[in-house]
This record gives sequence, structure tokens and C-alpha cells, in this order.
Amino acid sequence: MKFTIAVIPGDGIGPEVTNQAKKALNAVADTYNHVFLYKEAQMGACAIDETGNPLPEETLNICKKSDAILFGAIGDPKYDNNPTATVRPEQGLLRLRKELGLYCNVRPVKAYDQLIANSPLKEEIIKGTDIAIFRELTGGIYFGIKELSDDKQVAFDGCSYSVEEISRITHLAFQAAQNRRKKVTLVDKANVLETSRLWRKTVTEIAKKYKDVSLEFLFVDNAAMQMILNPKQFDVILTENLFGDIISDEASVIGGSIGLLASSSIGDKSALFEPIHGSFPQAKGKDVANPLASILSAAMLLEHLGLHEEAEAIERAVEKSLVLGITTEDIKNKSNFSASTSKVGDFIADYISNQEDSNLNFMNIHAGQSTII
Ligand SMILES: NC(=O)C1=CN([C@@H]2O[C@H](COP(=O)(O)OP(=O)(O)OC[C@H]3O[C@@H](n4cnc5c(N)ncnc54)[C@H](O)[C@@H]3O)[C@@H](O)[C@H]2O)C=CC1
Ligand SMILES: CC(C)CC(=O)C(=O)O
Ligand SMILES: [Mg+2]
Repeated sequence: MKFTIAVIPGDGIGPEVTNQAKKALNAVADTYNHVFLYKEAQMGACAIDETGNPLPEETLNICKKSDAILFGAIGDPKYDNNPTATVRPEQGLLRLRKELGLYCNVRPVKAYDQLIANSPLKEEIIKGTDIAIFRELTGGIYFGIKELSDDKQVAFDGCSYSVEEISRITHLAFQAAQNRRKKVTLVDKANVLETSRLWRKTVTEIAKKYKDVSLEFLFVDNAAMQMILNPKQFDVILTENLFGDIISDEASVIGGSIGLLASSSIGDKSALFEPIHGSFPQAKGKDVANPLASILSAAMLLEHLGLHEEAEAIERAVEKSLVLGITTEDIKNKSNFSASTSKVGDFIADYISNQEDSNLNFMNIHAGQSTII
């Protein structure tokens, strides 16, 4: 089959990790006889440098015409360290999400058995953790009216949610729970925020239609604590934009590294796939960033295109890289061995193409080495 995939590498480590995801997709295309037509587009700091606009119209058009979008990350210290800059890389990503209506961001969190020792959390706490975070992505405080008083002494970020915005992601979260362990936890701050009270009321109503799914409520401050104390209590977490952003980075500690967490952002017409991490500027160009979040995002992309077997092939290759310890330094194994970003990508692509044979090639490279390959 033939698909058009918009590729937005972005800034920092975005291009490096996206390249590895493309290697995995190319291996899938060769192995399963598909054609992936990549349309590369700019967004973020690199787009500002080139065009003055963090989301050029051309990028938006390429995305609208594609079957799916693979995105790396945006962001650059020259903007992070300049709070008065009025044009910012993040505006590009936020506008893209809004323009494409990508309201449902799903962030799977799981504790891989091979990496349990890498987590600072105890094995008995994290072993078996399997959570799907459903984060609302086009509403809330990230999209509210922003103001700074004329004397620059007072700043304002508005937060609003409509019943419609809450309802559409709530249905998707409950449908996902029906195919999982049948539990939804709504994470909010309904003891304080009016928007959170609307979330509780709306979600409670919708829950009545899904009688096989139980609904629990947690205030976000408590949820942040429970994520560390007892993550196995969670199945599907449903939450608003800001809270979902924060608790998903926190949850990545369970998996051993944020460099492992992939995501899908789904709307009625478009779908985008990206790691949950940012542009990790300290690692830019060093070939050390973990590409697995990007590679697993490519697997989610294939799943979205209906290519289930192909998605599984990527997931199996990722599992194999973890079993063999062919991993970047953020999750290096006990032998202190770590592979570079590109070598991990090579292994994944090779394993998809050749399956069992690739073990041998990489076991040889792996044997007796303690430095980056
Ligand atoms: N979706 C996006 O494009 C996002 C962009 N950002 C932007 O990224 C820039 C940096 O933000 P930070 O807060 O430092 O977040 P970050 O996610 O880029 O990095 C935080 C830390 O996570 C670890 N990390 C991240 N990605 C990794 C990877 N692939 N492999 C191994 N370790 C990894 C590193 O220890 C790093 O110091 C900022 O400009 C920010 O606005 C932040 C989050 C999301
Ligand atoms: C960079 C922000 C716009 C968003 C973010 O941190 C995220 O989506 O994880
Ligand atoms: Mg984030």
C-alpha cells in the first residue's frame, strides 16, 4: 500500500530521533511491500530562522494532505532563555495541534521488564504497570487568552473548557478502557477549578453510557503522588491539557527514561505521532539521544494506518534491543554498555528486515565493549 507521511523533524534532537524512526519505517516498507512517500516540513525554531514563522503555511498544507504526520520535537534555548521573545517555537506546535484539531493525545506508559532495574522506583511498585494517558490537547490554559499588563507587573493565562471539548475525548478514553482493564481515572482539580468541575460533571454523565467501565476521580496533586507510590492502580487516565503534560513526564520515570515514551495525537481528520519528550538541546548533534520514543511513535503511526502486523514488527524489534541491551546511555545496562542513537536505529531496522539474523551481528558488536558504538 502507498501512504504519504509528513515528517517534521523540528529542533534539537528532533532530526536525529526522527531519522531513526524513518529507518524503521523504511525497513517496514521493504519487508511488507509498502510505499511511504515522505514530505519533509519545517516547524519550530528552525522554521523561525528560515521564514520568521514557527509554523509556515507550507508545513500546514503538507500536513493536511498527508495520511499521517511524524513529528520530532521543537524548542531552542535561545527562546527558552528569552521570556520576552514574542515569536516562539512552541507556538508552531500549539497552532498545528489546533489547526488540525488533534484533540486526543494518547501516551502509553509501561514498565518494560528489561528496564525495571533502571527506574529509581522499586521493582514491586512498577512491575506490570500499563497505563494509557488520555490528555486533552487543543483546549485549556495552553490556548487561553494571554495578557501582560502595560506596566508588565501582572500576567494572565486564561483557561476554558467546553462540554463539547470534554465529551469527545471522554468517549475515546472510555472506549479504550473497554478494551483494556475497564477503569478510567479522571485527574482534575475540581476542589478549586471551575473548569475541573465541568470535567467531573460531563465525564460522570458520559460514564453512565459505559456501564462496564468504572470511573474514579483523583485530584491532580494526589495523582502525581499516586503515580510514584502505586502506578499499577491506573488503567486509563483522562485529563486536561496541562495536567496531562505534567503527569506524563512524571510517569516516564516508571519506564526508565522519557526517551521511551511515544504518543499519538488524533483528530477527526488528521493524526500526528511524536515522542513525549522535547528537543533535549544539550544532546543535539551528539548521537546520544534515545530514539525509541520516536521509533515507537512510528509504530503507533502504522497502527493508525491499519498496518497492525507492521506496527508489531517495530515493537518486537524494540523489545529485542532492550533484551540485548542495545540501548542509548539513558538506559544503559549493567555492563555499562551504550549504543549511539544511530546504532540503535540501525539495529531496529536490521531486526525488522532480517529478524533473527540481526541478533548475531549486533551481539558481536556488543560483546566486550563498554563504550558507545
Ligand atoms: N513536543 C515538543 O516538541 C516539546 C518541546 N519541548 C521543548 O524542548 C526544549 C527542552 O525542554 P526540556 O524541558 O529540557 O525537556 P526535554 O524533554 O527536551 O528534556 C528533558 C530531559 O529529558 C531527558 N530526555 C529527553 N529526551 C530524551 C531522549 N530522547 N533520550 C534521552 N533522554 C532524553 C534528558 O535528560 C533531558 O535533560 C524546550 O524548548 C521545550 O519548550 C518540551 C516538551 C515537548
Ligand atoms: C512544548 C509544549 C507546547 C507541549 C509539551 O510539553 C508537550 O506536548 O509535551
Ligand atoms: Mg511535555
